Amino acid sequence: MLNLQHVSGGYDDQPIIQDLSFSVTRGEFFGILGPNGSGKTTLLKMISGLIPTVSGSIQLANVSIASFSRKALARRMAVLPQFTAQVFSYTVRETVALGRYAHHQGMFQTWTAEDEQVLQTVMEQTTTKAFEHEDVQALSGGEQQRVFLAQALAQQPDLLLLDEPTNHLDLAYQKELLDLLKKDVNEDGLTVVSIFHDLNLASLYCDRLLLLHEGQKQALDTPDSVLAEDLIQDVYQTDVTKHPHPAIAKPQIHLLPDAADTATDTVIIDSSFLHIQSDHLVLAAPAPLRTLALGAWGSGIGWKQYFVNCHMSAGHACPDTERDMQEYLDEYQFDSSRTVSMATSVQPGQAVSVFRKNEYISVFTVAAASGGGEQKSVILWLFINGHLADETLIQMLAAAAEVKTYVLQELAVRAENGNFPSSANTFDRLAAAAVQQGETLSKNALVALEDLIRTSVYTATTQAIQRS
Ligand SMILES: Nc1ncnc2c1ncn2[C@@H]1O[C@H](COP(=O)(O)OP(=O)(O)OP(=O)(O)O)[C@@H](O)[C@H]1O
Repeated sequence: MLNLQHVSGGYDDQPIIQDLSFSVTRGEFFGILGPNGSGKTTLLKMISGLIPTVSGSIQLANVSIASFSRKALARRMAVLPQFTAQVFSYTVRETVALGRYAHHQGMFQTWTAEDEQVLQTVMEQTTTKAFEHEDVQALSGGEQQRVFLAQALAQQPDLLLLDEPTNHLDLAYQKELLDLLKKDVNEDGLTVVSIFHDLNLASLYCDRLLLLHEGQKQALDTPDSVLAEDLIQDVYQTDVTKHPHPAIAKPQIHLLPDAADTATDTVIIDSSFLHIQSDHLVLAAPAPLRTLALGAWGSGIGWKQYFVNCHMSAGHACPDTERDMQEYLDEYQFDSSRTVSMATSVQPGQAVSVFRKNEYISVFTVAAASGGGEQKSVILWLFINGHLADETLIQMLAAAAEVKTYVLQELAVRAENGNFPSSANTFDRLAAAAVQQGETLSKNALVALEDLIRTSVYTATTQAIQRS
């Protein structure tokens, strides 16, 4: 559809784009990224024929764009620039109708039924029909953006060029506009080439991304390859982290502010943060901790500040434990979004805590087990006073679970059905949390951490089961 070969060009004697080659296929959603001044808008202007190339060629469907007349080009290609100013006062309907000009034969061709049908469709698609008769200049920036998109769509182009299309749009309209474009790409074979400043939106919607740096191609590939931490840090000169989107297989880039919203003093989690009451066991950290929890409310990976085990007598009939837990958290003013909570028959007073440290790091472990019968319910919390990657947190929780099962075997604790070991009902009330301060751990420190966790969990779990 679009083919650039060794394209260079810019303004007067200032070359901005340098020796750029790439192709965009029909029905592709193609994103252009790059820092301020990297040449994104200049490139778009060259593709749309506003700025001539100094060298190289730009072809649309195998024909040089320089050989199209303005009107013929407008039938194939529409442009939504970054700032669209209108000098004269036009209504929304008149503004959108201008998009049909490319399809008219002469200056005074009458408005056809097809023109009207296209106009109505694009106004509905862009949710601009409601202010059809209003003056465009009286609309908000986001509303104007949608009107000019409607005008571009009214051209019925094969190729749509967009310069930051979501610039003025609120969250809902950003999604609506990009969903609409994606639908046109998927269903009608529209080709979209769009500049994005928002890397995460580009990742969600684009098939491929071109990353520009000082007018040159720095990368051109799928979002997953282009949005690599090192590459983005290098080009944008700022600290970022890359994470998978929680719901779909697309990468997301997160900024790392210098002044993170966490406690400024170094936090060491130890017994001073543990509160043992008759009906609950609580660890209240001074700041949210990176947490992996299993089998509790607040399970999964997140940032948690409060770890609560609520005592529930054995055999307690509870028709709606979730509601009871919420009421309980409300009563004690624990923010449920920052809490890992569990309801077990464990007696809080029998909890065992162990603080251990080595030359690299310290770990505070809390274990408690329910009494009575052979069926044990064990809870196990690990607080790691260091900076861990999520996969290390998972590795440490797995090591802790393994040691706990070993202890259950060693103490010959059996499940109700007599099977061995009794892990079926105990495996799932675990939490590991890291304070995320200091440097990420070295390889040696990780080995030492796992040792520390294994010995701490062994001691704490053995004592907790014996106490119960
Ligand atoms: N009309 C112009 N005349 C001369 N130089 C220009 C003109 N427009 C832009 N430039 C220069 O070209 C370079 C690239 O600008 P361009 O607008 O293409 O960057 P961009 O990547 O789109 O930036 P932004 O993210 O800030 O929109 C900049 O150094 C800019 O100063």
